[in-house]
Amino acid sequence: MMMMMGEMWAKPGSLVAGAMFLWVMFQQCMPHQFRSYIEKYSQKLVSFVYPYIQITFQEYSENRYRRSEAYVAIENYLSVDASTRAKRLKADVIKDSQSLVLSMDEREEVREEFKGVKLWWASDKTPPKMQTFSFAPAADEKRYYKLTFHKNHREMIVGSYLNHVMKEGKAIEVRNRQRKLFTNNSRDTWYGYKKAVWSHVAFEHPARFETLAMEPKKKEEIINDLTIFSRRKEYYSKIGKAWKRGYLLYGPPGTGKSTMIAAMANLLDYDLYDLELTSVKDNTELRKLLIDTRSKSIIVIEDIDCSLDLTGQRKKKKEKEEDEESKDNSITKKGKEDESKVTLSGLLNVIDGLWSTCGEERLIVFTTNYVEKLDPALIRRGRMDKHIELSYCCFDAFKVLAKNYLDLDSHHLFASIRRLMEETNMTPADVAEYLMPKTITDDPGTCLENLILALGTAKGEARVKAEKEAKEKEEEEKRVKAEKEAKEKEATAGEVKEKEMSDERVTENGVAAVKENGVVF
Ligand SMILES: Nc1ncnc2c1ncn2[C@@H]1O[C@H](COP(=O)(O)OP(=O)(O)OP(=O)(O)O)[C@@H](O)[C@H]1O
Ligand SMILES: [Mg+2]
Repeated sequence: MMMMMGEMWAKPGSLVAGAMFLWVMFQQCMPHQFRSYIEKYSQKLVSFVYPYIQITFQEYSENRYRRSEAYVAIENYLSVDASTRAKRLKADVIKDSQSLVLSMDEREEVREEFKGVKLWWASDKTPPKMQTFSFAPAADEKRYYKLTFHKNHREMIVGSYLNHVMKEGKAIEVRNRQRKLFTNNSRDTWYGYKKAVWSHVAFEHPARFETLAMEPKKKEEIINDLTIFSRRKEYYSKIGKAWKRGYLLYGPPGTGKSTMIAAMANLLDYDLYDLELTSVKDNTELRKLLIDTRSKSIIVIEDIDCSLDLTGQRKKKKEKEEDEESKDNSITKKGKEDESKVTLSGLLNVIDGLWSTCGEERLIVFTTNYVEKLDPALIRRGRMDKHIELSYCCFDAFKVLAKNYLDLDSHHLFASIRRLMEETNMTPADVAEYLMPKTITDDPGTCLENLILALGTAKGEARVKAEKEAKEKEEEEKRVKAEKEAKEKEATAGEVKEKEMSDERVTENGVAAVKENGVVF
């Protein structure tokens, strides 16, 4: 009996071993061409017997930088079905950091019915080509969705069903859209399973134009400009221009440049991409970053004058000097290799070159404290279409802050504040700081008095500074004048001496000539 059981098990075992041996022999000994010939026909035979069609949607198609739109739409579409049917789910917090959105996990399958037709969606990933023993995901892993359906329904699925999936997926994306604040990653994370060029957090800045302190007329103008831009899809295509607009915000520190950017994003409901230029290695990286941004977004480069030496001509001169200095200094050179090599022309290309047109409805915003330092090519109209100066706090701006911070529309101290503000410069950030109650017992009057005191001090300091500057200027002028006079004196003395010498020469020559001619007086 035992013998028989053993034989029974031995047979399938040997059959499997035999089949495996044949397969290995087939792979090794069969000429390559013959093998591919057999594979091709075996696939045909399978498709003849197997009546299902499969469509694969890759997350990243070959040679594409961006996530495939179809993949994202399917991901969103399936998030609705998956949450009720799939057994393994992924969770992500989406809207306002509150609602949880579930989607299908990898290697999971859901079945669906569309107009009575059954179909299957599966999520999967291709295994890495090289098998390595590592817990980290491999670089060549690719995620994809696979749709399987009966070949009788090919037309309906490829036509109306897939259209329906794309439309629904996009609508779900808009519904679940949590605005994001992106920042560029270092190059190390650009490849591999996660493939993230940007990483993000939920964007929840409370700044709004209503709470932004600036002249009402100027504010109105900016709001109009932004609103018109966001509604002009057809107009931009009619005039043959990419649907994007550049803003340059400039002014001293603490005048509300960053706050205005947040207000812009909130007004238009756009995402924000905060581009840290110093960590971008070169122009190619910059381009890749730009391509991986979505529509309806603001791309921000803060403190553009400090980010890079983008001052054109001056850069070239400085580079030359530095190169000469560091000829024998290998440490300096090594340090330089790590520095960003993004150039002015690379940045200009990103703003309005051919690549800038991938994606639409985008604002590009630069901020700077020193507008005069920037290369004119960078900020000419067309690149930076609108230049906005954010300056020291005026009385109108103060009124907005008083309303925000103290809920005051008027106060008897407003008149003296108005006078003081006309005479001195204080940034909205400083004014806001004085208006903020410091203790629970502080009432609006105390805050306003604090501000008046601070404005008085600032005025005094400004006067002292101005006097000091005037004195320095006067001294400098005196010094220049004295130098000029000394030079003139020297020049006159030189001229007199020269004249005397030339006179002497003439006399001597005259004598010589007379001598030559034999005339003696
Ligand atoms: N115009 C303004 N209206 C309202 N609040 C302002 C304004 N300007 C500055 N503030 C307040 O001051 C703080 C600093 O402002 P913000 O960061 O926008 O200045 P900035 O111009 O970007 O300065 P920097 O040039 O140093 O980056 C903000 O938190 C904001 O509360
Ligand atoms: Mg700022």
